[in-house]
Amino acid sequence: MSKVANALKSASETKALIIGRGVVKQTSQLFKEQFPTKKAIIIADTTTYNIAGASIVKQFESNDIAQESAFIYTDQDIYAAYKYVEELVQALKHHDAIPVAVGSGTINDLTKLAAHLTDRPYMCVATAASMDGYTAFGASITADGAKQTFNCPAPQACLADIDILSAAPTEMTASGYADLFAKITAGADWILADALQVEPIEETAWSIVQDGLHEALSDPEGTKNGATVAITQLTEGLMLGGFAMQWSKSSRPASGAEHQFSHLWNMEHHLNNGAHVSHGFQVSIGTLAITALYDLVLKTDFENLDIQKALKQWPTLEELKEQSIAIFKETDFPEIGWQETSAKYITHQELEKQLQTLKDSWPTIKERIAKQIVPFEEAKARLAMVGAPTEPEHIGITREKLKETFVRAQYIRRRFTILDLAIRTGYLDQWLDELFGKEGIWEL
Ligand SMILES: NC(=O)C1=CN([C@@H]2O[C@H](COP(=O)(O)OP(=O)(O)OC[C@H]3O[C@@H](n4cnc5c(N)ncnc54)[C@H](OP(=O)(O)O)[C@@H]3O)[C@@H](O)[C@H]2O)C=CC1
Ligand SMILES: O=C(CO)COP(=O)(O)O
Repeated sequence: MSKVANALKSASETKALIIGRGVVKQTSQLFKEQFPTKKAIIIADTTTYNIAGASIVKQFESNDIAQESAFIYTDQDIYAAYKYVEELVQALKHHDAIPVAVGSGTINDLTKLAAHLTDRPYMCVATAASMDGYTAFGASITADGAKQTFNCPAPQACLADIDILSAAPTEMTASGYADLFAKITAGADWILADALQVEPIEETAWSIVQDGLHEALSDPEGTKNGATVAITQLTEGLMLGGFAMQWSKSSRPASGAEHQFSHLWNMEHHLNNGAHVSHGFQVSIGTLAITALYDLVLKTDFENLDIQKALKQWPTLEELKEQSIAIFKETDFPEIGWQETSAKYITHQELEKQLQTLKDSWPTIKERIAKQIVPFEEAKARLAMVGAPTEPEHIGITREKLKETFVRAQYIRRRFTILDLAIRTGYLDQWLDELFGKEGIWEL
């Protein structure tokens, strides 16, 4: 049985997933099987409506599936923000039709949350292999200034037509490749959290996302050229990432510190020459940044860690409050730093124990991480080959801002990552000096 079929079997929310060439023709059949006697409503934006939405409306008409008028977002600046969820919720409230999201990450997440808020399942027709959220539990939405993951079920049915995905802009496919590549650093963060007894690895979710990962990432050139096999592998890898999140009911299997870089830039309303930067492109730079940090971690001799020195620089809860409020003082999300870091705060005594575990188990931890991480130069070459950005400037991030992001990113999420390790061991400044100092990767 294929990895996707296997993951589907153990999925609690998604009952059907079809991936293949020309499968968009099966949308009405899939809808009828999954939602017999139900009315449908197509959710799209103007672009994705033209790509697939309009043809699905016609297909449903000729297959006698009753429909509400399609809900089409016409705002050119649409993004994953709560106000767009509310707009859809208002529309859905007037009937009980099943939403069929036709689009990529934004449309899927807006529909996922709106369907949940109006107590109904939904279906998704993917239009680009651009990220791994299609089959994921949870919607990543900006609300109250912060990019948050709202708990809500994955689609009951999902369909990805490889012909449509291959024809999507190459930048979108490169985004998807980068989002998938990020599972390497996300996995390393989970290894760290597991080894330091912060958050154990959940074996099933781990295996869903990690087992086929290297195969799915194996052909960046074919992926760039839209080769059917490579796009199919990428799509399957992304769907597996989603299934792992569905299994865990958390984005931990798919999202680590590299994603925190992207989320922070979204929260700071980062634009490149006035334009939004895609999730995957931001994640590409986040992944390279965190890979570079992992390369330094692997060179560090934690067996000789000076625990007492590390403890001296660890703040009290009061000091942390001051720091975490000061760091986002000038932003429209002033509370997040305190909210998230206080949730993962540990006392000096607990930290001492944690650092002792790090020290004692370092050879084993190091071996596990070394096996997981793709070294920086290779990661950069593969991301470049697929057409993803490999320098912060490619997405309008200056080196100064990248350096600052290493410091700020851990404040926005309570999830334990390599950034927390860097702070707790007291190594962050030294590592940043290496990355941004003379002859460093991003010499300032
Ligand atoms: N829930 C989860 O677990 C996850 C959620 N995400 C979220 O997904 C979002 C990013 O999604 P992503 O897919 O990268 O980008 P978007 O869904 O934002 O789409 C970017 C643009 O691509 C256009 N588009 C989509 N399909 C096609 C196509 N086939 N041809 C031409 N244009 C197309 C859309 O056009 P137009 O707007 O013009 O219609 C849109 O402007 C982020 O909010 C991110 O946080 C990411 C990963 C996981
Ligand atoms: O973007 C994601 C995985 O690609 C979802 O994770 P977050 O919970 O970090 O938003």
